[in-house]
Amino acid sequence: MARAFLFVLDSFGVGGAPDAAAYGDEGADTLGHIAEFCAAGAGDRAGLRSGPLCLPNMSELGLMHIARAASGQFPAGMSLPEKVYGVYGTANEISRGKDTPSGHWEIAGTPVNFDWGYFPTEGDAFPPELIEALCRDGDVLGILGNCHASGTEIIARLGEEHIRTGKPICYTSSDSVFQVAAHEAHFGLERLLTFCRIARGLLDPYNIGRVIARPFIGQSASTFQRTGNRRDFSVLPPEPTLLDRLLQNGRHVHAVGKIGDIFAHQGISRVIKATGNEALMDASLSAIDAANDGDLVFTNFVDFDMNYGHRRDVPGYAAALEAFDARLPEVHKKLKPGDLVVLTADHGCDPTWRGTDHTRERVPVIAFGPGIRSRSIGVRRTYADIGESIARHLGIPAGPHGRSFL
Ligand SMILES: O=P(O)(O)O[C@H]1O[C@H](CO)[C@@H](O)[C@H]1O
Ligand SMILES: [Mn+2]
Ligand SMILES: [Mn+2]
Repeated sequence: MARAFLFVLDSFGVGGAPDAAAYGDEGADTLGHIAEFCAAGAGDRAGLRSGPLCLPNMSELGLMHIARAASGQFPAGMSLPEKVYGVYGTANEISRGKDTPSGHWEIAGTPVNFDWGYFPTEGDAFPPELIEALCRDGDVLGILGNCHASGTEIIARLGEEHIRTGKPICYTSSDSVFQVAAHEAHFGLERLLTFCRIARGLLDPYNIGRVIARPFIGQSASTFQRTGNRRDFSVLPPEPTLLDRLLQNGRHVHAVGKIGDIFAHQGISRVIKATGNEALMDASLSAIDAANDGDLVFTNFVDFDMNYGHRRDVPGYAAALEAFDARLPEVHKKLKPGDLVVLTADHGCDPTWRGTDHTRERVPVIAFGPGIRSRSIGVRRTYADIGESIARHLGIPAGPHGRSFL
């Protein structure tokens, strides 16, 4: 029996990327800075958490040693485990973008070796001919936004005008994204999704990686809230990924959370949607029960990035890490001989960093399961080594990128 469970902690970087300076991210370190802030008392929030960052289960799987290998030091204030029993290392990203699709596709053995299109940071973000086509084909009188923005900030600023005028809020970020925020009731969720599908078609010539629907509810700036009905419309990965290769070999890929959207629904046998890290863990545990010999369960834990990294919320990020860590024993209990669990991340999003965007960082690579011998696998050249290790574990032919560490 060989099965694999791949969990991506979205944005959980460990610093130390050799090319970070090229992204203005030299020194960014998601884990290291959260630990530092927590150790200094700056990670406390009444009713949520307090004190040094406490991740006993991931520490026993090698997280402290990963941090030191990636960025040169153990995270501040965290205790070292007596014994490490995981396979542990860190990986560099060779894809040029520090975005979610690039990170996930590279993890799945397919690095992105071309540049995405991006929108300008100064002046209007979107070209007038694009807006004209969007209004015509999308049947709206105009758009709001037309700039780089943080998603929560822009709905607070423009949400009321959106309700009044019916114009969707269109914005972007330092990622290759075109995001559309609209009210679920006033504009309508289905209408928003249709508008995003139309936008997806219009944005292909601009080489934009994703169109993202960001529905929200509430009646005023202070009560607007985004809902779990977010949808990502991605372009297809540039080459077949591990997921396609598994399907070609008669295996099943159980995609939990955003994974289906991130891979444009290619190479996916079953989509299991869930909102929030706790529900994503519940869904992953059920998917483990349902997985057959040779299958992959692939989950994206999005809260780290969306709710805490981009929001530059250190206590929130720390609490989410502690909650995830606390559920790992439930994963352990599910494991059968031949099972492999991999924990990793797709990029960084240091909540202490300037701005609200992702940060170029190395990611942790942790692998464990019955019969997996504990050892260090050092610094991997590419995230693709993760996909290749899973390919080898599941017994399918090797792909063209990356090398198995198993
Ligand atoms: O600020 P919000 O809307 O959460 O946007 C963030 O979410 C996008 C997709 O993950 C990123 O490109 C980033 O800009
Ligand atoms: Mn991501
Ligand atoms: Mn993000």
